[in-house]
Amino acid sequence: MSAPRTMFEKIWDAHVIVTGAGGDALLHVDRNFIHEGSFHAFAALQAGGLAVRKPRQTFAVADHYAPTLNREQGIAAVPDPEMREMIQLLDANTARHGIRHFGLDDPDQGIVHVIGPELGLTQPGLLITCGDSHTSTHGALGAYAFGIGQSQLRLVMATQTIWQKKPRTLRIAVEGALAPGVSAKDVVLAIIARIGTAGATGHTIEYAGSAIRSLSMEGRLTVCNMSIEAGARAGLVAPDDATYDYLYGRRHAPKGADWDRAVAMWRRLPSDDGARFDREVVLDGAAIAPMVTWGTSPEEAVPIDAAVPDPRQAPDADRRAHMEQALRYMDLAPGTPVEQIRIDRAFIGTCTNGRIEDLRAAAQVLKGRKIVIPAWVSPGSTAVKRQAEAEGLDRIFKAAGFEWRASGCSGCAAMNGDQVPAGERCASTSNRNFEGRQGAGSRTHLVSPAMAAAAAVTGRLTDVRKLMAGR
Ligand SMILES: CC(C)[C@H](C(=O)O)[C@@H](O)C(=O)O
Ligand code: SF4
Repeated sequence: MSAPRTMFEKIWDAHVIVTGAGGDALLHVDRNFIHEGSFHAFAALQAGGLAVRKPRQTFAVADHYAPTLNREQGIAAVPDPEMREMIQLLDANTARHGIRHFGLDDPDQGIVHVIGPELGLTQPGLLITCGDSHTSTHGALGAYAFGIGQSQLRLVMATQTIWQKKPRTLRIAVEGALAPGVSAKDVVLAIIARIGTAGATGHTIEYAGSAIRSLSMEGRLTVCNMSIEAGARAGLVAPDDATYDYLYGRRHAPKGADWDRAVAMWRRLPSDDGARFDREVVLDGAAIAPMVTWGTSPEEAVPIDAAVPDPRQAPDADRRAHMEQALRYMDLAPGTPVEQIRIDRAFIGTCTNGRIEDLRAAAQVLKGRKIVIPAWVSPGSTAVKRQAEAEGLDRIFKAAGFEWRASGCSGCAAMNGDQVPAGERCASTSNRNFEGRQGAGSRTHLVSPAMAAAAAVTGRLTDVRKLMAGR
């Protein structure tokens, strides 16, 4: 009998074409996703006179520059000529190379990491690349998915392969039942607060434990999405019945006898009993509270009922310096109860928290309430937007005072112009909070969708459990 293997090792082994002298492996790429950022790679392909080797294994979508207002006007809705050019370049490059492209007015358009799973393109056991750091999201279905740079993207498009150094393995087990009001976003913020933004550097994470198992696919996607914020190469959850139920019947999922064969194969993917991980971390899921970031790094997160920490208690000089700078930028004083922090704006969406369950969770908080600050929703995909409208969620958001916009990355990186004005604090369901992330001078507090809704209702960071008590 062969030695027990982790899920990651099984997928890795199945994709190795050859191992080089230095130990790096040449891997076969099953699927490659691209967005507007791919223009460098296309230009380099062009310059080298190269074709896309397997155009049908690459899928493109316009998301980062997608306008979220006046979308019915198509490209004319893009306010800025440079942004317009980014979208048009993707249209032209994908047309030239025969790549399936979900353009601005495609009914399947959305954020790349939302539509991959949604269309059934993301499947267990696949090796998936995308020129985007949050490609780790797709690992929620048991795929080995990681972000690549533009020069690697050029090579993937030219050869459908990629050279990689084998990462180490880290198992993060979250055990126990999550408390009411605590979501996948809180779990992953708690993980990053615990291990740090460099805590998983050089590793592929496998998320396990009863709290992870009991998450929906949407929740698992949220957790895997932020693996990169802990420094990991990728993050995976073993496929199980929840995965198969989610995938069944999706457009690109296998059908008929192929489906049965695929599921039989997928059932062999989970890590074997006795498989060894290079490191293991265990968290108590029951102890996790709704989390918020107070600083400018995703690890600068605390439970909503805590206070802003004091840099004098930092474990070392580097951390202390970072905390001091973060407090200056965020205009916060140590010791301030987090629930006293006033918020100017709220944003719900992104590849972290723009899926249907996220919108349902926020709408549940907003039902029958009015918000006191400007706020907007940009659904993670056009399909999520349609589904939300079919369920009447858009009416709840609008009645509460939210703007209901079209799908794209929107205020996450604010590349489409959906910025948070300088000096304002935004309760945001995105995944990054560094200085200027949502626009120059913007201040980001990362939270779950329910917590973003709660902040919009009260105008300050608020423990959503209090708003939901008795509901
Ligand atoms: C623009 C893109 C390459 C970038 C990424 O790689 O992550 C973006 O999606 C982000 O979240 O900052
Ligand atoms: S939603 Fe944000 S994190 Fe996700 S791909 Fe877009 S910019 Fe990157």
